Amino acid sequence: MKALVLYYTRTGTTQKMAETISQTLEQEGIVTDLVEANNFSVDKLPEYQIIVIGSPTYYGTMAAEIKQILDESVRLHGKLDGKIGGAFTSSGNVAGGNETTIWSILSALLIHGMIIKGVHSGNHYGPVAVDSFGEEARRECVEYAKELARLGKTLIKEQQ
Ligand SMILES: Cc1cc2nc3c(=O)[nH]c(=O)nc-3n(C[C@H](O)[C@H](O)[C@H](O)COP(=O)(O)O)c2cc1C
Repeated sequence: MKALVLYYTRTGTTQKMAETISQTLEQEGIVTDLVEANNFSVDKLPEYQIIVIGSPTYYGTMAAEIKQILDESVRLHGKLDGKIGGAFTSSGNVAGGNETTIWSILSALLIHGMIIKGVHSGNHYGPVAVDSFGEEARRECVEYAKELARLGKTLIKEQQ
């Protein structure tokens, strides 16, 4: 089982989230590639069983660099079905559109037929860092990655 943590960042906060999620997945025994959006080729997506995507919140939605990858992923439509997906974001404001940003990413992953894990405590749709990468955001990223790893070990095993 292999995981991808794909992210875009301008000022580093989303990158810190991505690094924490990636490190935690590795600690959970899952080989993980951490890749910045500009260095990613969409054709690699089918290699991964867990795909986690992070973007800064830009006007209440994902950054164009992430949207471009998701739009290009149409040529893989049907090939990502049954994989595990997740999303995270960083925003300037508490209610600055971080939830809609995560939803915009998750919506694309759901349309691909992917399986999404919700979060019963904390931020329910995925980790959010407001303003900077603080202790709460770090904890959320760690817990989220552990949940995805747990789900991966259960579901992907059943699929094989
Ligand atoms: C073009 C642009 C649009 C933004 N739009 C929003 C927004 O709608 N809501 C918000 O809370 N923050 C907004 N921000 C702030 C970023 O989401 C925030 O600074 C984020 O932490 C940046 O992530 P990064 O450090 O990974 O680049 C915007 C920033 C930029 C540059």
